[in-house]
Amino acid sequence: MTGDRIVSWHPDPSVPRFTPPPGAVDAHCHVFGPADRFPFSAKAKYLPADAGPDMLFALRDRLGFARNVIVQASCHGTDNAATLNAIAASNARARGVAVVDPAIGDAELEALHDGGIRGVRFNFLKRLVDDAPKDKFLDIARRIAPLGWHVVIYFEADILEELRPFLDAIEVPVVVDHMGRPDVTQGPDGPDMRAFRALLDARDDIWFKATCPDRLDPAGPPWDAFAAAVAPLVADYPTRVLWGTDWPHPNMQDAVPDDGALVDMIPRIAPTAALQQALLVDNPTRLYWAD
Ligand SMILES: O=C(O)/C=C(\CC(=O)C(=O)O)C(=O)O
Repeated sequence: MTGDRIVSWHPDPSVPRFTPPPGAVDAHCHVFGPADRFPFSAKAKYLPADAGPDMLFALRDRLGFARNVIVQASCHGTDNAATLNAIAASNARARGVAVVDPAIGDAELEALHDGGIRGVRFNFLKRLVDDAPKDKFLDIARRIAPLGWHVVIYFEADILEELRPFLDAIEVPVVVDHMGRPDVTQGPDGPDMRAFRALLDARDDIWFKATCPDRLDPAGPPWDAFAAAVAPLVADYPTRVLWGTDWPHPNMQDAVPDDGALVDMIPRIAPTAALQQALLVDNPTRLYWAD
């Protein structure tokens, strides 16, 4: 069984040339297991090898980061125990985003808050989840409002227009994973980026993650199309952008990125110290360490 489990992360990431500012947050990463304590969901679409908190925190230190936001990965379904375990092991240096069953009780939501969760994720990728019930998601979004949480949403660019009424109906802040996966080869003014900018312009509480050159730029490192398409977006929306490694890079086993090279993308999309401070420290602190 273990032999069949997927390894999607670099065995020896380089130490980046770029030094993140003090307090920097890797605001999009995951943990897998360890599966003997935290089994994968029966509905998991991929079965990764263990990538637990010790590995995550070693990478954090190697890359020069101070904190993590751990996003519940689909392979763990709606059982957030592995994410909570990692947050608990972090010495207050991690917070998290959960995936919840629509039937979750208020007491359980409170317990997630006490465990460091500050948002819920709605995943619309058909290859990752069987269904994405918008009515139930809206109900969850209403119920998390008193906790001060936000919604993290993962979708691909081709369904952005279809999702607009749903997004408009969410009354808490919304964070869009990987900018809604635009085709970065279209350039900064291509149709996907224009549609995404229209979304950002519609509401000032929609945030995005300037993440995943490895997923979005088919040319591979040094991901020049990603840098060209994303730098203007960061420059134009500097107060609502986050950055993360996406470690352990679920489903990227055929093109495993070097995490050090991912960090070296930061000064290409956020070239000034002020932008880097906003991207890596001030913005994620506002969203995840407000209290
Ligand atoms: O982790 C990511 O950002 C992207 C993923 C995996 C994922 O979201 C999940 O398993 O929940 C992907 O595109 O396969």
